[in-house]
Amino acid sequence: MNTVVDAVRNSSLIREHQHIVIGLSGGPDSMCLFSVLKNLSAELDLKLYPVHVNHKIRPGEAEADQAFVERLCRESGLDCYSVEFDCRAAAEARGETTEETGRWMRYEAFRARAEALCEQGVDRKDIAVALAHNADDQAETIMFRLMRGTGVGGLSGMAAEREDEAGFRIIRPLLEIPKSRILEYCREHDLQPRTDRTNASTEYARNRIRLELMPALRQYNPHIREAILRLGRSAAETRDYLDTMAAAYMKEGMERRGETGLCFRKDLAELHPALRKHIIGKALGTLGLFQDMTSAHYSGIEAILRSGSPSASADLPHGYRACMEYGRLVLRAPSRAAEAEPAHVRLALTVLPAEEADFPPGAAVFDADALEDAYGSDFVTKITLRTRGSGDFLGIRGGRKKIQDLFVDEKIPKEKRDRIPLVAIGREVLFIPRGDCGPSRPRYSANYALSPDTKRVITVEIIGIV
Ligand SMILES: Nc1ncnc2c1ncn2[C@@H]1O[C@H](COP(=O)(O)OP(=O)(O)OP(=O)(O)O)[C@@H](O)[C@H]1O
Repeated sequence: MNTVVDAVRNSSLIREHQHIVIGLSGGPDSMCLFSVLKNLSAELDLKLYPVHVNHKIRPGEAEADQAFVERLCRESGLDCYSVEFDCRAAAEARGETTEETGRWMRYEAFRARAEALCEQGVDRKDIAVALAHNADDQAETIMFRLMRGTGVGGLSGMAAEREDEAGFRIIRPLLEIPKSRILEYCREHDLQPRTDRTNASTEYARNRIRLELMPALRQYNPHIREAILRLGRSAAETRDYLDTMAAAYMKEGMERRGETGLCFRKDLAELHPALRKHIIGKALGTLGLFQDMTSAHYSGIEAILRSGSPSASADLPHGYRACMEYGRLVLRAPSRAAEAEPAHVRLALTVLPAEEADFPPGAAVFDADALEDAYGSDFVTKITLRTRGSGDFLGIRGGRKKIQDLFVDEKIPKEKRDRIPLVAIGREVLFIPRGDCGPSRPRYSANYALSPDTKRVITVEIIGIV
């Protein structure tokens, strides 16, 4: 009785008549998976398509690995799809680690092979991409995420099965199987896998977890791997439950607001915090912000929800802002002008009691209550960063000045006028920073200037303007 083959057969990940693209590095895990799938292929009518990626990181050895895998495939009567690329150069060019570049490059190669099958007429849903991650990899992944900082989703570890963006199933049939069992299988079947020297290098964070942290933790609990995997399974259940609840809420309780972002129902603040945070996380995912969110961003959103104040707002990644509009949380997209500016230019607004306000250099400050009187309690949400428009004016002592006239007086060339960032509320300009193409000195609206009676101050900062 072969426990590894049985475990894979019983895992429900391998379906009959499937076309399986397999990532075959030549190491013990993928050699074991390849052997197991070959064993099952007649019984389950599987078609296998091995893919090997040569990352060119270990000159000589990498070529030997590639030749080994290609020979093995030939001997098995299968074509090997080999991809060679200079991982180190690509990582440098992209400012990534070689691990990151290697990972997405591999996924690209697997997907390219799967797409080629589709072009040959294979139905997309009959194709799976099989990776050979094992139970030890899973425990290390959970520890890695735990240390980096994560939530219930990250603690769940890698999914045994998921669909990628192109609609292919990614499966990990060995995910429940310990490394020791895989090595045993390789010995029993005389597979003679290749060894990757870089696996022993503590230069890589993942290797340090495997070689240093896990052995240290085993001294506290010899069954630490199982304990971590149980935590992962339990987190996955909690995540699945929250996913279901969040999906139901988002159908009814959240609206897309054209290009301006997302708006939630008023009852969001009353939900259990665990569900609320999950919903907000999912919503941020739909805006493409999830990856760049930090715990400070989440705390900012929670704080404005708690305050309920229309003047409260919190910065989010990529120039998005969270604010309250009529008791509803709104995640607002950056204004068009801000989008037209380099990506790092964004508006930061802070409302604080006068005695707590600070005055960062280059920022503008106004009397928040005076603005509220003029534009209503949700005045903060109306403030935008944009370029000029017709009818724009700046409040000056004793009247108003057209922005058009101001630019003429300043002798700003016509071709530059549409590139000057302005902070405005409606047609009224509050602040024009000094800048390369802007006026020689900053301009501030005189209508909301601070006075000895100012109780609340709004600080307006354009981050990223030099
Ligand atoms: N050079 C390679 N060529 C083809 N497939 C590979 C190669 N390296 C890894 N794989 C496949 O990817 C699986 C995972 O490998 P590895 O743990 O090195 O990658 P990873 O994607 O960086 O994983 P992690 O998610 O743990 O960071 C392997 O089991 C194998 O199936």
